[in-house]
Amino acid sequence: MHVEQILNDPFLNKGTGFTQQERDELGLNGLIPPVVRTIDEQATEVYEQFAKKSTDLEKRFFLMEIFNNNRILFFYLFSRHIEEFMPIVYDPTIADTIENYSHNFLRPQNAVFLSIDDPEHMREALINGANGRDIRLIVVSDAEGILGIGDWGVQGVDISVGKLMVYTAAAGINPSQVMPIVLDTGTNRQSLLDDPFYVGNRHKRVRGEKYDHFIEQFVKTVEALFPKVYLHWEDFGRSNAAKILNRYKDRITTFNDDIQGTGIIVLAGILGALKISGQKLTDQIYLSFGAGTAGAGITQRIYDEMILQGLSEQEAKSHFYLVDKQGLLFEDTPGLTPEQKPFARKRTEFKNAAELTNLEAVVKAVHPTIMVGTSTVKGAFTESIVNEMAEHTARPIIFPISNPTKLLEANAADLIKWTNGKGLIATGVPSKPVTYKGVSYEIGQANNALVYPGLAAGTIAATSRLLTDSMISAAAHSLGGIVDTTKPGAAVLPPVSKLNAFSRTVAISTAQAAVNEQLNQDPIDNVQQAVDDLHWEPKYQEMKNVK
Ligand SMILES: NC(=O)c1ccc[n+]([C@@H]2O[C@H](COP(=O)([O-])OP(=O)(O)OC[C@H]3O[C@@H](n4cnc5c(N)ncnc54)[C@H](O)[C@@H]3O)[C@@H](O)[C@H]2O)c1
Ligand SMILES: O=C(O)C[C@H](O)C(=O)O
Ligand SMILES: [Mn+2]
Repeated sequence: MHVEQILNDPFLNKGTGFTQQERDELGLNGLIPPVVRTIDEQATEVYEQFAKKSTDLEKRFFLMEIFNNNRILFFYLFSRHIEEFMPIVYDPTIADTIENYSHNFLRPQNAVFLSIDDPEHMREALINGANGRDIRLIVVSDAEGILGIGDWGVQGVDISVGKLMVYTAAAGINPSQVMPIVLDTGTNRQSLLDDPFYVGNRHKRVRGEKYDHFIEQFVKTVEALFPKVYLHWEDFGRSNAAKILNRYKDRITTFNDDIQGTGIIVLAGILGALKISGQKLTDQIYLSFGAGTAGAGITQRIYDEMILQGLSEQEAKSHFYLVDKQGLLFEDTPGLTPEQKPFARKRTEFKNAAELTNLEAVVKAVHPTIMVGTSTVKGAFTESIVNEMAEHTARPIIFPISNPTKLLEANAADLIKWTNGKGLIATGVPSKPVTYKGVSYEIGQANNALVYPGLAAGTIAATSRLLTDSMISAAAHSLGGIVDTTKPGAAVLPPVSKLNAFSRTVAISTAQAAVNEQLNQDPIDNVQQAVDDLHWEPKYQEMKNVK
């Protein structure tokens, strides 16, 4: 291998971290400054440069430079500053980089770009992307529903890159075994179609048979090339996300983050909140504001949990109310999605059914005890709505989890104030602690990033054939167990600063559930050992004879 290739390969390059012996053997003398640094010294120096950047976007670009140059150093740094780096590497700053991707484009960051206009090259593109690596984890997006900011075409590739960064930092997934992918199936965002800098396919989204066929070709090709892969779907549009998951979930090891990941984290947050309030889940009235991919996915997860806790299907259903653009969803509401239908209500249940067309009217009519926002409607949880809710329940559970920050249904400080400190709050983006009447309230982050790394690590470590509901349920319960509910103002979810530790807990529970279901393809004697063996550490390995 040529020396330039070593220095340009982020999986091999160590910069000043090459030892003198390596420099002699690899022919690197003179190509890097003479100083030899440990990874810790490098990280200290780089962190100092990072700290000088004034905006989050500048910070992200700086970190991406490290990512592009030296992946081990990047992950060493990330794992040491996980709480500080998460909002920069990932949500919410990632939303800005996605919106401006074409204008800032420099390097593809080892992502693979698959075009619906060029299905003939799909196999070759995936082989090129892997470059001989043993790919075990893929995050793929067609970017129709990026966070709450909608359709960003090929620019959504950054969500695949960003989610995978979190996988490694949180759960030690080997970064040389992952592949971020974007499926460029067009975009309906006119400003992108009109933008001369746009780097994607310049046409409207392809739908119907051709799209479905492209997805099928993708799944088949991935399975053939990477038979042990765990396939994560991210930010597909409402009309495709659940359809794709339902088509493949019993065939391959696959996961939809917005449906399943979000379901787990919200259930875990609710279990944490109920631990604080000392209440039972089966006594709660659940209102989903925004019943799209995430809203319906969460509803299904909470419903399944109510069934597990002993309710009949009919009883359990009576605890749920879905509110979307049309207002409260009734059986006869036009345009119901297949996921909304089971939870639609009968008009005859209400005297004023015709008036239940907005959130406030619905809250007045049904008195929810839990309200989760996945609507993308900024400020939708107003003071009067929250007051109304708080009048009928002692400890209202309110999770505005639309992302990014500009789309929050309410901010944590307002919710604490409006509920007089009684609200049990979590937000999708990180929120600072709120001080109110002398108590400091920690705000949990109900973001699927708290669970998807551990979930995949456990599934992969167990060599599980599938990702099943009982594995998902085990993951949700394992998180709930970690919350410290004794302190006044305690958070409903564990803090992001402990992401490494609880990702391991999630991984072990998930792997154990897979083994219990006999889904493991290889024999597993010790689940904990299997999880720990999979864990990759950002450490330099001695390099010899690469030439
Ligand atoms: N915190 C997390 O982990 C997490 C996970 C997934 C999604 N989300 C967030 O949830 C939001 C929704 O994501 P999604 O993937 O479900 O998108 P989606 O498009 O599938 O769903 C959004 C739903 O909100 C509805 N909606 C839009 N305007 C509305 C209004 N005025 N009143 C009521 N409902 C309205 C839409 O009709 C749709 O059903 C996004 O902001 C996303 O960032 C958060
Ligand atoms: O990406 C996130 O921050 C969470 C979630 O998957 C989302 O779509 O908002
Ligand atoms: Mn998402």
